[in-house]
Amino acid sequence: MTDTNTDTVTDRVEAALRAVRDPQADLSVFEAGFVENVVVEDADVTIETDMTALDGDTANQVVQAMLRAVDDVAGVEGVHVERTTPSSDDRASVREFDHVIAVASAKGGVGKSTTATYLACALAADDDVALFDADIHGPNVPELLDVSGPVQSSEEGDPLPVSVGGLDVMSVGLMESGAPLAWRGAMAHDALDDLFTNTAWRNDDVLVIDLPPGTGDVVLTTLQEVPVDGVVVVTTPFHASVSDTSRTVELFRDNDVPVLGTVVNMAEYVCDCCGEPNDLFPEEAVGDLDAAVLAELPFTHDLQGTPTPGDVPAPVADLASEVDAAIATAGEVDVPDAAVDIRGLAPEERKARVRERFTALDGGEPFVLVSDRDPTPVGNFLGRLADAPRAAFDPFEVRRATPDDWVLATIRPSGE
Ligand SMILES: Nc1ncnc2c1ncn2[C@@H]1O[C@H](COP(=O)(O)OP(=O)(O)OP(=O)(O)O)[C@@H](O)[C@H]1O
Repeated sequence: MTDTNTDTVTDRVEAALRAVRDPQADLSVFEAGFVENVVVEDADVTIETDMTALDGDTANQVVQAMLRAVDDVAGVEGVHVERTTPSSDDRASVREFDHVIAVASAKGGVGKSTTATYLACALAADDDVALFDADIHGPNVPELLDVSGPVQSSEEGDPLPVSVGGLDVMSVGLMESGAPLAWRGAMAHDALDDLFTNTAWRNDDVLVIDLPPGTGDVVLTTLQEVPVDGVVVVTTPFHASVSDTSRTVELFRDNDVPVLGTVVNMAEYVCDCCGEPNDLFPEEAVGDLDAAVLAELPFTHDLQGTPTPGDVPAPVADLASEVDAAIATAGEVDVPDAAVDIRGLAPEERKARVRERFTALDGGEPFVLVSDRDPTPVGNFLGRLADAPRAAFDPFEVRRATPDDWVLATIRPSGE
């Protein structure tokens, strides 16, 4: 009997998983129906799960608990969890978009809806674009585009977006009742989720989502459940707004939401009388931003009217080009030359590649891994290779660089 006997490992893995509970129902993850299959290949374990019944945070907690439980099983060298989520399987309509761009802000009133709406109109010059107003507490998009409800239904009974010059628009503000403004928390999320999931979009190139301000539950859950290519964060150049925005950017990154960059809105005002540009806020604040500046939009009456899809003021057209460029590279990871890239490799090859490159390092040398799975469990494998406890890896940073790529950066422990 050895640890690599797959039957034995499978039994032990299943026993370890039975100890992981559904925090909401006090059932084991098997009884709760979260585990669909456990595959053991050599010493690599894949847990196939369906946690669509759980909210994003609880599902993440359960995944982490399963990873920890299985990671400690004798004979297991690697473990990962494959999740069936609404974002990956059930949202056929949303999945049909080539690109999904969210527009967010740390605070209200900085011009997020203006930016989202003008950006959608700018992108509509070349693409079939949809705009979803998820700003549940202040759905301004209908007003900005001068459209109103009620929303019509398709033959299947799904809400049809309103078409504005070829741009598909859906907003809680288009629903007949005034209820959305009073929605809160889970209720707000469920209502939005229904509208978002069921809308029968006609356009399918680009979807722009106008998020509510801040980083509350609705924002983070929406971003985790929707396959966004990236978020554009809007700020004014005022120093308090810039520092809030930097924290927001960090929070998005911590939650694995790729940040395409920031829009500095109301950057300057050009005097109507003399044509002289004036800064509205002290300029140096922008230097503190922790993300690329995609565009600086002036304070101008041109951005206060009703935008026309496909025909926007020059600064917004420039912003759309920057966003296009950022999206094109958001799907690529900047892999450092020295990194070990195991994306697309079979389990055995992955381990062999990691072992070969890691064991060639001296203590104190950096190790960077690029993977198409969350590489957190690789830490234990590295620990065994270095004959060092997992805690000896400091730093040990895992970053989700794109929805499909993770980067692990650590240093081989010196091992004294
Ligand atoms: N660059 C700009 N030039 C002139 N006016 C602007 C500009 N950006 C925004 N505004 C004006 O500022 C006000 C607030 O803008 P907007 O509604 O887009 O902000 P918001 O961040 O989406 O606000 P909320 O948090 O309330 O949704 C609006 O009256 C809008 O017309």
